[in-house]
Amino acid sequence: MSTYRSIFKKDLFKGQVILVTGGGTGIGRCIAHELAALGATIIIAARKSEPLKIVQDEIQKLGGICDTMLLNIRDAAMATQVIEDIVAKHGKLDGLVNNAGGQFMSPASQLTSKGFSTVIDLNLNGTYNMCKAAFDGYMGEHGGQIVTIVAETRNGIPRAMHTGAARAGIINMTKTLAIEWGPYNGIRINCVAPGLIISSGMKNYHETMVDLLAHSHWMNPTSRYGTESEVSAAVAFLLSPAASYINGVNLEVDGGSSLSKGNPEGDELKYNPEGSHHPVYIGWPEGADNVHGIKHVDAPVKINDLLNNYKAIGRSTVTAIAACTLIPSSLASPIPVPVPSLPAEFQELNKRAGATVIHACTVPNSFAITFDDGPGTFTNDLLDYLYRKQIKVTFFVNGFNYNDIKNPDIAATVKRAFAAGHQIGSHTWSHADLAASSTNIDEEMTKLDVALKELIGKRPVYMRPPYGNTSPAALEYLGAHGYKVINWNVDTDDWQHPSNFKLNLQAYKNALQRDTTGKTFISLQHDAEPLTAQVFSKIAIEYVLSKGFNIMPVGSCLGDNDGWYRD
Ligand SMILES: CCCCCCCCC/C=C/C(=O)SCCNC(=O)CCNC(=O)[C@H](O)C(C)(C)COP(=O)(O)OP(=O)(O)OC[C@H]1O[C@@H](n2cnc3c(N)ncnc32)[C@H](O)[C@@H]1OP(=O)(O)O
Ligand SMILES: NC(=O)C1=CN([C@@H]2O[C@H](COP(=O)(O)OP(=O)(O)OC[C@H]3O[C@@H](n4cnc5c(N)ncnc54)[C@H](OP(=O)(O)O)[C@@H]3O)[C@@H](O)[C@H]2O)C=CC1
Repeated sequence: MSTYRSIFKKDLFKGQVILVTGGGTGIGRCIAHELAALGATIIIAARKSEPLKIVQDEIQKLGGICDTMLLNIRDAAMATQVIEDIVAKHGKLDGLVNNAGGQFMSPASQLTSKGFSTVIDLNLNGTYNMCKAAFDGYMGEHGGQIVTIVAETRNGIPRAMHTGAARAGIINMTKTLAIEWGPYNGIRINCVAPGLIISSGMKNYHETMVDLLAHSHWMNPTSRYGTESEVSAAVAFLLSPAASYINGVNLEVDGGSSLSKGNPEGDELKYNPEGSHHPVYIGWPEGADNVHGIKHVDAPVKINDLLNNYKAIGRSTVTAIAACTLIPSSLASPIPVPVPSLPAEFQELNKRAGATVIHACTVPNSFAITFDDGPGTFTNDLLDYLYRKQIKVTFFVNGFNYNDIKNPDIAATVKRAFAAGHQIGSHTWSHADLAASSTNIDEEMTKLDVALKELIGKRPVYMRPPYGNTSPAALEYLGAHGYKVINWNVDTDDWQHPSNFKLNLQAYKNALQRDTTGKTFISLQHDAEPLTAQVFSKIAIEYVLSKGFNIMPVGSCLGDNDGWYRD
């Protein structure tokens, strides 16, 4: 197995002894791997022995040197003892990476004094304990490098005031220590402040918080989570001689989110414009599986796989992270994905004319409500509501986008929608842009058809091209393969304002407050958006009904009640 693929010079830390606290999981584990791959003797220390042993085993198998020690950084005596043990056993301590830390989420108004003290104690006092022990036990006499992982705190941390205060305290402590300890044989002490990083740490949070964090991508110019490797690379740099004149800084590794003045409803700041490219760095070699089930793979091409494995942890809402991490379509799987071969009955390749794009209905007074990108985590709530109202709509589903259609819960939602009489249409396997020359249209359509055939026993005739994009070649393919291509004439843009349904509703108002004589409508929203599934679509439906329109699936609004599927 190849070792961690650091971008730094091999042997950069050869002969050095470096302690990484919290090195048995997530970011700390990644740092331990990278520094070991660069030649350091790594000591990883934390409260639980099992993750430490697993990571030690991983590093040793890759040819690195790794020792483990039990440590609670909140315990000053234990911190002192660990440093003493390292110096006794390994002869020195060149580097200390204070990575251990964390918090729980809570609005400040609901924090108890004990909860506040716990998080301050863990992060601020714990980091102080480690710095003091390292200084007293070795570095004061011999020098050394210290890097502390804090968190991006520039504008405070809503719902984590305690950690924001602790980390800000560490950043300031670091500046003072840089001044006071710099003269001691060139001790350098710096911080690295990660923004949101896809790591094991996310497992500490309730699913609603993970969803909330996932929906904060609008704050970030890169519109994605960072990787552990991107944090680790900053740590390696600050520990290295390349940073020998850098002391007392806090290096933000956050994609620029701390600078953001983004507004989720603002039009002028559209982060991640369609097709933009935000390169990702992942140093993990292929096959280096993480103890948490996250498989770190070659970046950027297989970030889909990484998220798939993250989902395998079993928390369905973690899939929402995909919304942040996957958006750059240019990153999606250049590595060819094997397409299941088509059953014989699918292979009706009798040439038909190129498809035309449909934007409105033909049945008078009809209003087709369509949902894209699902099923989402809350699509079942929407289905409950639609059942109560006895209204049928169209779901243009993906195979792997926000969710994986092979996930049993998601598969059950598709089956439920189909059984309830809603129309299931195709929105391609991975939400690929069919107008892009790099997209394999046949693979995108066929892979989802095969999955839907397995689930509902039929393949859809109706499809919606992602982003509404088509090209002459795409229309030729879709027409030749018997698909009906449906776009819309009411676009709610709900994905742009996921927390403000009033803005979404404006699109309906713009359409229906004017003279609607002789007009019909097809509206677009996304059931993968929690607010749309749970709140907005209900308000929209009530509004459409109040205007006297008949709501129906797209097929019906085109006068087609039995041509929605083929076998
Ligand atoms: C847009 C948004 C941007 C939000 C931006 C978010 C920040 C940036 C993202 C950061 C991501 C990460 O850091 S990811 C890394 C996350 N990893 C970690 O947090 C790992 C380390 N965490 C921990 O060890 C624990 O969570 C922590 C509570 C901090 C310490 O655990 P302890 O066992 O020492 O403490 P406990 O005994 O459990 O709890 C002590 C007290 O703390 C309080 N307490 C503990 N858990 C609590 C909880 N869930 N809710 C309320 N209060 C709680 C109670 O008062 C407890 O007392 P009793 O009532 O008497 O029990
Ligand atoms: N992931 C993210 O988005 C961000 C993470 N961070 C910070 O990065 C660091 C690593 O986080 P991440 O890898 O994501 O999360 P993890 O929860 O996986 O890492 C936290 C690590 O700290 C160790 N730890 C916690 N408390 C103590 C303690 N009292 N003494 C010794 N070790 C302790 C844990 O091990 P054990 O439980 O065995 O002690 C664990 O290995 C943390 O400081 C985190 O707050 C900051 C900003 C964003």
